[in-house]
Parts: sequence; C-alpha cells; structure tokens
Amino acid sequence: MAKANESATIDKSDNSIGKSPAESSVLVVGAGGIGCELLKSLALCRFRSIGVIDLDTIEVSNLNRQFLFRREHVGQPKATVACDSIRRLCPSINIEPFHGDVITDPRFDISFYKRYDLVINALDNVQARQHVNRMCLLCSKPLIDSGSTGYNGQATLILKGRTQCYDCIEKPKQQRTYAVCTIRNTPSQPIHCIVWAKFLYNQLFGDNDDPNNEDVTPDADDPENGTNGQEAVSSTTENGHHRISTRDWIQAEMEEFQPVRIFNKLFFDDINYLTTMKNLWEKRRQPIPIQYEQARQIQEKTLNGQSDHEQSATPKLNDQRIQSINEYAQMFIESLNELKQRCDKQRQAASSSKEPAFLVWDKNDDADLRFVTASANLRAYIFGINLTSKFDVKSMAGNIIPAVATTNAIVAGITVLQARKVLATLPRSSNDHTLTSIKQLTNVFISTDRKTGAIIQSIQLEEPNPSCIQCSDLEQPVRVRLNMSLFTLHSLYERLIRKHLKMNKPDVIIADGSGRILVSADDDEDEEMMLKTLDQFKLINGTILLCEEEYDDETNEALLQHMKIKLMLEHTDTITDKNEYIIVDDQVIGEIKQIKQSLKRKHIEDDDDDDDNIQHLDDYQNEINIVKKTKKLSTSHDEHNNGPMHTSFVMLVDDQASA
Ligand SMILES: Nc1ncnc2c1ncn2[C@@H]1O[C@H](COP(=O)(O)OP(=O)(O)OP(=O)(O)O)[C@@H](O)[C@H]1O
Ligand SMILES: [Zn+2]
Repeated sequence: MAKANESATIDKSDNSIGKSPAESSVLVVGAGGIGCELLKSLALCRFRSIGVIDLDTIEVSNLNRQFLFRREHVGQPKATVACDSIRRLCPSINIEPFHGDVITDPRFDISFYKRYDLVINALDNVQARQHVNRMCLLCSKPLIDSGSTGYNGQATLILKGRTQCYDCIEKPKQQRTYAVCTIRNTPSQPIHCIVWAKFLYNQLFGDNDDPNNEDVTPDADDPENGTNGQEAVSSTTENGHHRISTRDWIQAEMEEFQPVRIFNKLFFDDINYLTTMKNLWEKRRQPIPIQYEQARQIQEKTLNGQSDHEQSATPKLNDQRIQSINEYAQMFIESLNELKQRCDKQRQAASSSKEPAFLVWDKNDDADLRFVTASANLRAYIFGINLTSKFDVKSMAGNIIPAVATTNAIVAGITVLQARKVLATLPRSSNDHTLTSIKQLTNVFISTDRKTGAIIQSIQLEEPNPSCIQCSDLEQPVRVRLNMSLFTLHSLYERLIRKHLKMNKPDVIIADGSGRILVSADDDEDEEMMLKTLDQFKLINGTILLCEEEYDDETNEALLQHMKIKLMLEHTDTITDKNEYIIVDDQVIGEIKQIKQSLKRKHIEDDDDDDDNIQHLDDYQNEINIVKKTKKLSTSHDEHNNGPMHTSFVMLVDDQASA
C-alpha cells in the first residue's frame, strides 16, 4: 500500500524514478545500539554499499544489545568489527569501516560526504549530530537523524532548505543545571553532592582553561549569606585553607601530595568555614565537619530513615550496595592516589604528544567513578543527605537513561523505511541529489506518552526556521585548510581575516549555536590569548566561524553597512608551517576559473600589467609554498535594499585545485 503511494508521487517524466537500495550508497555514523540494528536491517533490505564511522572500541557493557559484537571483540574498533559481522551475514555487500571521530578526523571532509546518497546518524551526543547536520547542509545530502531515550525514539529527516535542520529548534538542555551556591554551600539532595564531586574532580585533574571548570570552595558571596562575605572572610579557620580556591590550594600542595590533608581541607576546614556563614543555617541543618581519622571510625550506612539496602529482600550487586563512611573515606584516598598518578603520567605524555595534559571524567572508568562516589557520599553524610550507591552515582553522574534494545530495534526499522522513501525520491541517473518530491515523507516518533494515543506517530515535516544560524543562510562558507595545532588565533585574525579577507575589525563568532565569541571587535586584544593555537580554543575540523562587522560607509555616512563572511576551518596534518593556510572552495572554483579567463582575455586586449584583479602575492610566497592568485568576489547584501553591495573579499586559491 505504502509502496503504491510512493510510486504514484514520483514524476517519471523528469527521470526521477528513484534509487533502489541496491543502487544507493549510505553513510551510517555511529555503530552503537541503534547503529548495530540499523546495519543489520540495511543489509537485509538489500542495501549494498555502506560506509560506517565510529570512534569507539567495544566495551563489555555494549555486548548486551550491540549484537554485532562478541566477547572476543572487546577492545577492538566498533566500525571494523561491525562491518566484519555484516559481511558474514551478507557476503556480497560492499561495506567499509572508518574508525575515527566524525568531528575531528580530517578524512571526513565534504568530498567524503559527497560519495554517499544519504547519511544516517545513529549517534548519542548533540555535538556530533550538529556536526553531521552542518556537513550535510553544506553538501546538500539528505540526513536521517535517529535516536532513542529509554522507551522513546525518533527518525527525523533533514533536507536542506526544505525541512527543519537539527539546529532549527533549540534543544532542551540535556543536563539539568543547579545553582552554584547550592552546589558549593547548601546541598540538600544527593545529586547536589554528585555534581559537587564532579566539579571537584575537574578542579583537581581537569582542564584549567575550561570556563565550565567550577570552583568547589565555599562561596562567601552567596546572596543568602547576606554579609557580602565580610563576616565569613574575617573568621578564618586555623590554616586559612578556604581563603584560596581548591585548585590553587592543590597546585601548592602538589609537590608533597598528601591525600589526607586534601581530605581534611575539603571535609573539615571548608565545612568549618561554611558553618561561619550563620545566615545559611538559620532554617537548615548545619553541616558537621569530619576529619579523616574520625571518618575511618564511622560504620554508618543509613541516614534519615533511608532504607537499609543490606536488609532489603531483593539481593543487591556489590555496586548497588551503600557502603559505610569508613569505606568511602578509604575509597576517597585510594582513588585520589590512583588519579594523581594517572594525571602525572598524562602530563608527561602531553609534553611529547598531542594528548591533553589533563583528565576527563568518564563514568565508565572505575577510578573516576569511585572518586566521585566517595566524595559525593562523604559530603552527603556531612550535610545529612541520603547516601547513594556506586551504581546509582554512575547513572546520575553520567545522566544515563538506560538504553532499551527494543526501542533501538524499532527506531532502526523505521529509519530503514525512511531511507528507502528518501532514496525513492532521488533522481536515478544524474548526480543531482536534490529530492524531487517530499510529499510522502514524514518524521516518525516513538512515544510512550499515552495522551498522544499512538506509540508510533508520523508527523508532517516542518518548514526550516528562517532565523536558524545553520540553515537559514545557505550561502557557502569559504573553506580554509590549515593545521589547527599550529595556526594561531593571531594568524587567523590578522593575516587571514583582516589582511586577506579585507575585513576591518570584525567580531569572530563560533557558529555552533553557542554564540561563543572568539574575538570581539570591542575588546582590546589579549596578546597571550592571540598566540594560542586554534585547537586550544577547542575549534575542530568543520568549525564554522562567522566574521561580522558593521561600520559606516565613508561615502555615505547614513548607510550602516553590514559585512559578513562565513569561514569553514578544515584541519590537515599535511601543513607543517605554522603560518600556512589554503583557502579552497570547490563551489566557487568554476566561477574563479571563468573570471580568470575573462580577465586574461581582457589582459591581452588591454595589455595592461596593472590589472589588480589578478596578483601574485610575492610577500606570501616565501612563507606559503603554494602559488596563489587573488580574486575579488562580491559578497553580502545591503541590508536596506537587498541589492548586492560593493563589499568584497579576497580569495586565495591554490593552483592545483583550480587547474
Ligand atoms: N564524534 C563521534 N564520531 C564517531 N562516532 C561517534 C561519535 N560520537 C559518538 N559516536 C558513536 O556513536 C555510538 C552511539 O551508540 P550508543 O548510543 O549505543 O552509545 P554507546 O557508547 O555504544 O553505549 P553506552 O553509552 O550506553 O555505553 C557509539 O558507538 C559512539 O562511539
Ligand atoms: Zn536549521
């Protein structure tokens, strides 16, 4: 029935009879829970050409639902093993694994995406989804974004310019946020202590440059304290530990690292200091500081009438049991020692490799999890809050909603049906992948919300959001190839944006939906910051920067002009010179060639050597070992009359690409 409808809507006269699965090539990004189901279903539905990207290796915890993997595969790349398993199921298939990060791996550039008819996301995080969304918009590839959360799931279509893209609607924040004062001063729930423990981990071992790396020291500026910190600041504890941030205190302590001293600062001195902020405790139970030696004597496991798991009728696994304060104190010291050693090794390794010089908390790492479990429970005990098992800490700290294998199977099945429908609308014999008819396409949601009346629902495709930063402005960005770990912010701003793109003093904004400003036109330049390399700002392969400035046109003061250039950064290791970059955009190469030819003709006619539309950049040729030509392209629009404006920028093209 569905098939009859589909073929009825396809216009055969314009050669758009659709592609069959066997004729199509599909890229699957993510070979986890949904990815495994998806690959199996695609293979069984006669898809014959598939690419699979996944960055991860197989873990024991994947085996219960990621059925393409077996115990003997643990530690091996997911993409490779998934493809091997599919080949066993379907020997004639052409399936190619790519073990790498879809965001940062330079192999996955625009030309890579162009090899496929359709892209399917089977990912588990927003950042990677946003990246694939951006890449598919840039090269006009249809994308199906599949996902599941517990019993809910979806397979949504993203078709450039015709449907909403992944970023058209702001996503609800996945992680709940908590007031910093609650976390630092007045926790009242286990989750507050868990969040504090994760902050503590980052203060001790995390990325010091990360603006989200929150302090855990008591905060005397808490408005509830009402004294602007004066009273509290004057009443110092014995050794004054609270006066400096935990990170600074730790830096000073690192030489003669003494875990018991750290324990006593966090759970005794800091808590003592908190108790001096009297206003906080007028209507709350005041926290009770404990020292390490005291903690080792406390065998308590339950608080405030919390049900004792030991006595519960249901048998518990070790990790599901609440332990005693004595055990948590010991766990704190042991995991702290372990992480300190790991952090030292990491720092050493970082000096000779690209590894970061810090640790990143991982719910699947046992020492990481033990550290947060122990710290959170010690703090909970001090504040009279119920304790939490290691098992529950893992779920709460990792924001985990358990994966349901059945939901994944349903989502994958629906996604394959969606894929077949999308391909049926693609012109068969040309390389034009513009969809011809999308009337029969819908988004599909799986929902357990009974109010909607149906578990599987087809919802009409929505129009793109005209103010979406990713898809409203479909103008192609200028692609710049450079080495992110060598190229500095200074080179980007001064050489590329100001000198070559001829912008005056623009704001440079990271167009990832965060609105993060990389360089502000209004602020004075921070020299130290400008000398940092692009990767230190967490800019990655495919990052799009929006360079924007407003200024009065000297010729007409009343007209406020608006100049905007989008840059897409493409990382390459092959560039080894810190000043070198290549601006290359195959979308405009044809146009450039045409203009060059017409200029050449003009050049011959005029015999005019001063034609400034083509110049050899002698001053750059020594530094950049690529012959470049410059060409003026008009860009941007006059905001007032929508007509083309005379703003122009210079584009550098390497000869090879334009040849
Ligand atoms: N940037 C990325 N590049 C490539 N693959 C990615 C990227 N981000 C996530 N993935 C992959 O997407 C898949 C998502 O699958 P899934 O949601 O089942 O997660 P998982 O990590 O396998 O499971 P769990 O988190 O429950 O242990 C994972 O295999 C993960 O490695
Ligand atoms: Zn959009």
